[in-house]
Amino acid sequence: MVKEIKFGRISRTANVRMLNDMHDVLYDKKQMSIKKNPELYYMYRDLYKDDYDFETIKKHNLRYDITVIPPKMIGREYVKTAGHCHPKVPDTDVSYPEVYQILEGYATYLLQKMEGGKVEDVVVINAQAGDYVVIPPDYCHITINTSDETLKMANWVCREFSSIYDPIKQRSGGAYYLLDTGFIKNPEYYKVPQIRYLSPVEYPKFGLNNGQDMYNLVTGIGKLKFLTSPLEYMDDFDYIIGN
Ligand SMILES: O=P(O)(O)OC[C@H]1O[C@](O)(CO)[C@@H](O)[C@@H]1O
Repeated sequence: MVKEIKFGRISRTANVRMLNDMHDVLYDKKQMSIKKNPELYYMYRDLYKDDYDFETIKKHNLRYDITVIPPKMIGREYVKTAGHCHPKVPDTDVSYPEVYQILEGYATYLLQKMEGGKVEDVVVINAQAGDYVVIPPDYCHITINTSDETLKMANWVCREFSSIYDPIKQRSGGAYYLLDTGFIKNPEYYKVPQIRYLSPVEYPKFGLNNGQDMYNLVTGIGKLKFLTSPLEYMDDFDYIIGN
């Protein structure tokens, strides 16, 4: 797999997530005893096409990343990201949101809202090239590639925080695993709601329309304020997540 991408005038080498990095979150941990440690996915963080864009992106406290996930089965489970949550925005009780766009291939997003260790809501969104998926505040999330094509996805997110992995790691993964036979509940969770299936969104107020390349929001970056000041947009997030 090519670990370097060219983006505008910038070349970037990937951070690679390996099978060994995923030990705690896999359905079938026996896969870890296999001596090989294959590469699972490639993260190209903090991309920009030129210095002018970078200044704009930085000024608005944002970051644009691309993630590439080739197809793979890990035992009976489809390849997935490790899964993470976001911290609360300082001086508020809501965590940072995020927005993804599929650039190539197909993705299944599993979103779970956690409150004091309890899962209150589980949402699954199936998406394909051009689609946008908004991760509202307080939803931890995992991306799964169930197709036989390489998934390439982009995200915009606030650049001021680091993701939190422990809530998913400590429970051996998300509330559900996606296996060749479909979703099954993760027994490490005590009570888990049934999955709600939602569709990807078009949301012009956030600049998410017509499947347009989300990177181009760099020229209308004010639309992405929902990522850094989510408290001002709670009604929009409720609408998007169907509450
Ligand atoms: O393995 P992780 O940290 O969950 O990341 C998967 C992708 O999600 C992001 O962290 C954005 O949420 C990307 O930077 C990364 O490529």
